[in-house]
Amino acid sequence: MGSLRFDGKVVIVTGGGQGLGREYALEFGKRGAFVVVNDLGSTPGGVGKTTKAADNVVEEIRNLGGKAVANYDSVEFGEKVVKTALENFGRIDILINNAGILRDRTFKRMSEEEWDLIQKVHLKGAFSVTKAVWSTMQQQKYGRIIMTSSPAGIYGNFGQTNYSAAKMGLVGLANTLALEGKKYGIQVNTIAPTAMTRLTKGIIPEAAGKEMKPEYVMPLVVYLCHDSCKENGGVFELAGGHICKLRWQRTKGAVLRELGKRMTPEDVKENWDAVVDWKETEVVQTIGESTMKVGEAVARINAGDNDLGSNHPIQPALAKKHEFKPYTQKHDAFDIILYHLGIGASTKQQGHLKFLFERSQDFCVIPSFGVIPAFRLNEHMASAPGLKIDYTRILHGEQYLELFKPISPEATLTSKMKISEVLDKGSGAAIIADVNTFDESGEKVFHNQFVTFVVGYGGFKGKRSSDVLKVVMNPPDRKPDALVEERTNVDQATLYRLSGDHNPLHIDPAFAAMGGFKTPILHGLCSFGYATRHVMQTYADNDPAKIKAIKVRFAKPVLPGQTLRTEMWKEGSRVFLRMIVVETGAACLTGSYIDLVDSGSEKVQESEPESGAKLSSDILFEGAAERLTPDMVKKVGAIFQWNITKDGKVAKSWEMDLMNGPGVIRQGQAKSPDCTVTISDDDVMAIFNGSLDPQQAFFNGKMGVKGNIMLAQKLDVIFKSQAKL
Ligand SMILES: CCCCCCC[C@@H](O)CC(=O)SCCNC(=O)CCNC(=O)[C@H](O)C(C)(C)COP(=O)(O)OP(=O)(O)OC[C@H]1O[C@@H](n2cnc3c(N)ncnc32)[C@H](O)[C@@H]1OP(=O)(O)O
Repeated sequence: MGSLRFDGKVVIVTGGGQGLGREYALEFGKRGAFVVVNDLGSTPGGVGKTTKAADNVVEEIRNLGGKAVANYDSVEFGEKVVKTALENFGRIDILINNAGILRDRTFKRMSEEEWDLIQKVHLKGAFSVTKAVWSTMQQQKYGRIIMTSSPAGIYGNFGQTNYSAAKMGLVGLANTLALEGKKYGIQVNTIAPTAMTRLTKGIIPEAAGKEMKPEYVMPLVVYLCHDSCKENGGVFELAGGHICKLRWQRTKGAVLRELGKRMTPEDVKENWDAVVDWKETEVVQTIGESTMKVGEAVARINAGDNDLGSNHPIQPALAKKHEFKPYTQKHDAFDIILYHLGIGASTKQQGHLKFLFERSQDFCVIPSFGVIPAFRLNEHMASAPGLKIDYTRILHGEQYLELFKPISPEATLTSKMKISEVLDKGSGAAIIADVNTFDESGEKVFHNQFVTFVVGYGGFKGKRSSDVLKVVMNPPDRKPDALVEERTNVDQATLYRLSGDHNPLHIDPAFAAMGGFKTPILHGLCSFGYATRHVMQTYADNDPAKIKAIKVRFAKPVLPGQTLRTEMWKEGSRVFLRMIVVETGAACLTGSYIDLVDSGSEKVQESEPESGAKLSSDILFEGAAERLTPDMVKKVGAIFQWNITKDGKVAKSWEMDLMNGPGVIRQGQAKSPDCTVTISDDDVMAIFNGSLDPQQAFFNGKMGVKGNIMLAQKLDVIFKSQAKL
């Protein structure tokens, strides 16, 4: 690397007779420059005048074989300094504004004169000499200018208000000169050095001063003034051999104005933490960038998206911006079985083997499992900035799951999450997180929308509702069409948590107490699984492929061991549902629904049996709204009454006493035989003619009765047969 030469270049060094200035002047002289050594020859306090200081340095330069002239004018008279350079060397390439004095006093004791003197020498002096070189440099389309600031200006220094102000003034002067000079090839940079010189003697401790020689400052100044250096508008702090560049950095701040509302000092107070929060910062380098930021703020105000309330632990804008890493989870048949057990599947229930035995021919996944691979990502939700929440306040608020493909019992699935919105619900914050899950081929398998309710975290002046939210829907205004009741196990939550939701709220009494619960509560997604199963067995032949989407709201907590009653209303392909905690009568799932694929269960009711007889069924609900349980059967002797009607009138009627009928009624059947009756024309005729016992037909499978049974002691199933009787 060649040495940095300055042959033929003309340099003015103000205050060049001592300290840093002398160091620069000698070095430029050694490197071939013509040097104007300006020095008034006063004391560090600016008293007196002598030519000696400048003359000595000029002589030193000449002795080294360089060219130099002295100038003894005060920098206040910049033109005189510059005249010396032009008269002797005909041009000016480099100006080092270095001259300076001190008049330190605490502000209280500082006189106006002391203030003015410091401004005059440092700020006005630099202005004056720079002004005098400026047009020459512009004309020659070349120039290098150094301003000498100080850490005292940048950070402040006790007893130096006058000096600090002037030194920071120089930064401002250089910032604008750098912009104005750029197109003329004039580069203006600022240094903020600390060095042991005449000026700082007695201020910098002796020991430290030894490590802060002017010779450690000089190299930066020389480099900044070289042709090869392209730096312009930089501010550099340096001392003792260390050099660094400074820049402005600002907090992200907050937008506190609301459209159509008066911005108040109270708004500022309330949002102060956000205004001064350094966690997120911005570097703004030009006034243009700064103006652009104002434009962005105004655009946000007009869009109704401000940061009011942003000292609140919930900051929707921040949270929504966060990018979560995708999460990959592998599952196999045993994970599926564990999940099914967690949502109450049991070998004691008819048709559940396909959910619990991996070698069943029709082994399959209950669609509500779709929440599992996505849940772990949702658990990381609170890692997003803008969601500083206490975990004991978190409750699952709502859940939406939409299926695009059947879930394979063995798969590696990757989920991607974003926070779509955070709603201010007053009593809490509802965080909406959308998670899309893809299989190995990149196809979307399902979409989840988690709504996490953070109790006590409302009031951040956010939106109350959002279009992105899958809304809850009330059921029709009539008695439920069907219901299923099932008791959960006292260890249901203990079992369910093994599928991935390890929230202590569901097992640890101490943690539950912190959230305000007497005992641990059941996972919302466990009730979600129960509801899915109930709808599947009632309206979808227990066939996972018939489930398209599930939406629930968790309205009240459930305790493990409580009995869940799912009430259902079918409207087209939508099954509205509500879940009641039987022991308390409280609705734990409200506004919920499950969408079936292609009106699947509708077909079951309306489809033509193979024989061609068209059958439909009604359930007449009588008596107390209690479910027909084996216990009840034992107690009252439940009687099924089967009526075959002709032309709207009962043509024939049979009763089937479940207690005494052929065979022992199985629990699954007692709980939910389907009211859709499939029976061939011939069998209808046979029953009608008395040659086939309906009980026999039922038990030998000739008469298929599946689906819902209403909660009644006495159940009438009316066959509206179109068979010709
Ligand atoms: C980071 C990790 C993420 C982990 C995610 C989840 C982890 C899981 O382990 C946690 C669980 O499973 S918890 C168990 C399941 N959930 C529950 O038990 C919650 C039951 N619900 C409640 O207690 C109340 O509804 C309650 C407390 C939620 C709200 O009751 P209130 O405060 O009384 O509200 P209310 O006055 O009725 O209504 C105020 C506004 O809020 C809306 N809202 C009510 N319930 C909501 C709910 N469940 N979800 C979403 N929004 C709900 C209301 O509609 C109302 O808003 P608006 O006036 O705009 O309609």
